[in-house]
Amino acid sequence: MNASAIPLEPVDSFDYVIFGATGDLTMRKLLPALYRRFAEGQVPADARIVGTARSPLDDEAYRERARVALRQHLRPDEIIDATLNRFLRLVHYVSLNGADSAGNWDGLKALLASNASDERIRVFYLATSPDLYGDIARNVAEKGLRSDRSRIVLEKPIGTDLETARKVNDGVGKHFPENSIYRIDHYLGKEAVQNIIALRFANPMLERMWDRESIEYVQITAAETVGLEGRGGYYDGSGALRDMIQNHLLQVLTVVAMERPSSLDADALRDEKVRVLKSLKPLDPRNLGENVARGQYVQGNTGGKPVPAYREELPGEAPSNTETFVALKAEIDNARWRGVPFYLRSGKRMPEKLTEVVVQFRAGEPGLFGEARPGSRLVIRVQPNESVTLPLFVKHPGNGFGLDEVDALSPLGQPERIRYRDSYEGLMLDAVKGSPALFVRKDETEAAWEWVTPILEGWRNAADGPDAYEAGTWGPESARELLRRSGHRWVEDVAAWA
Ligand SMILES: NC(=O)C1=CN([C@@H]2O[C@H](COP(=O)(O)OP(=O)(O)OC[C@H]3O[C@@H](n4cnc5c(N)ncnc54)[C@H](OP(=O)(O)O)[C@@H]3O)[C@@H](O)[C@H]2O)C=CC1
Ligand SMILES: O=C1O[C@H](COP(=O)(O)O)[C@@H](O)[C@H](O)[C@H]1O
Repeated sequence: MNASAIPLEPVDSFDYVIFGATGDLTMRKLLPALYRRFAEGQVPADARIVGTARSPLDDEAYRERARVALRQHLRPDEIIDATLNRFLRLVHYVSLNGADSAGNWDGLKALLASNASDERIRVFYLATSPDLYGDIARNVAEKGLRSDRSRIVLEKPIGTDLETARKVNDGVGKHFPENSIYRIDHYLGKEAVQNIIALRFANPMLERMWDRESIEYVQITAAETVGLEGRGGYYDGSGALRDMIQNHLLQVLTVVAMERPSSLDADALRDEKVRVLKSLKPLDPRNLGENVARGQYVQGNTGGKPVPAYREELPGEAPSNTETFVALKAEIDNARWRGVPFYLRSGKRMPEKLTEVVVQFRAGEPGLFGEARPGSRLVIRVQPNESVTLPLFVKHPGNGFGLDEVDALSPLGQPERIRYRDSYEGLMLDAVKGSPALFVRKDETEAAWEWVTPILEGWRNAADGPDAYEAGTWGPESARELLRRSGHRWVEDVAAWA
């Protein structure tokens, strides 16, 4: 990352109250995000960051934990001792069981009251297990901590299926109006995902070609090389479908597929995104094999190192049917997209860390240059090395009409113009600013769960489990078969056979 060339406007004074402040997410993502924005001058000097969790710590002990975590998770060149010390002076801690109305709410209230004004923004960030969200929201409201300028941020996962998602949403919704509830999906915070909106709607050429007439299929891949990373307890109860597809990949799909919104306002964008989710053709739980493949990694190699099987990484000896890989074919049943497959896949222990959207345009007519030219393939690389490439055929220099393929457009941004920031930075500050455009609305979450729930149901009733794939490969054969049936191939297979 480069030093930013785009100055960030300071936001209004705020108190950021984090529930789950001793947890992994806070230490690895939330505190580093706030530190970076403080170092860039966006966080005012009188802001406060109030950590809460049950662990009995005082301000100093918590600041020390935060200091260690920041040193561990920031790059060395980001840490300036004087800045770090000034930042830590903004940090406080209240030991509190957020789910218990008899907890130390007076302590939190007294701290917040010590610098209260009608203007001051309060953000309550819930980074605990989601089954506590309803209770925490109730306590915050009933203890009189909610102000007119309060928002509540909810970490994923919002539930584990449609029913539990509704429970979480309704539990929080009883105490906070929907326009103050900010559901985080950190993929929406990624610069390259937001750029899809610009790419589609600021380029009339692409906008006119963005439909079933011109596009043959779309592939959206989020591949990771990592395995469980010590999160086995959570992941084994979740799996790739809930962990990545229901939220991140479906969100990317909505941005790729939505109609032109009437404005860039939060609700205009989210209205269009939810329309896409509601137009997804329902899958039949009794016949999932047609559209869905799932896998679980066995021993193999990633990054040149041997890695154990998923079951060996899990604590305990119990067998597990949890999928670490999913590939599926989604169809959007509307006039723009009818008949165009959207292939989504995500997996752990893949050959590389890569998130990418591939838009395959239809092949041309045969004749002038021999056989029909293959359709162009627009590749939007979300991470790493964000870029957009659109290869074009041009004439090979010299006599005759031989063709060369050249990249017409790349990379996405000039590094000196844009500093790609961790997605949590922008999203956490958007919550302060009261900008919900990049957060997920209740109906979006529920529509996504509605579409995904039949897959969970089908798997629950299936006689077989996930297919095995070797760690360090692109998933099981069934994922390739899924595309082969429609005469398509995953992008790496096309590259390998070209
Ligand atoms: N870690 C990650 O990378 C990601 C995590 N998430 C989600 O974020 C949430 C937190 O994850 P993570 O940080 O990994 O989890 P951890 O288990 O590391 O942390 C949980 C936190 O919640 C606190 N806590 C538990 N019960 C209570 C309670 N009753 N009242 C107040 N605080 C409580 C714990 O502290 P104490 O025991 O002291 O109370 C701890 O600070 C989860 O929903 C997770 O799925 C989402 C995306 C990524
Ligand atoms: O939400 C999650 O995302 C990460 C992947 O995020 P990325 O920004 O690194 O692509 C994933 O590892 C984790 O399992 C999941 O909970």
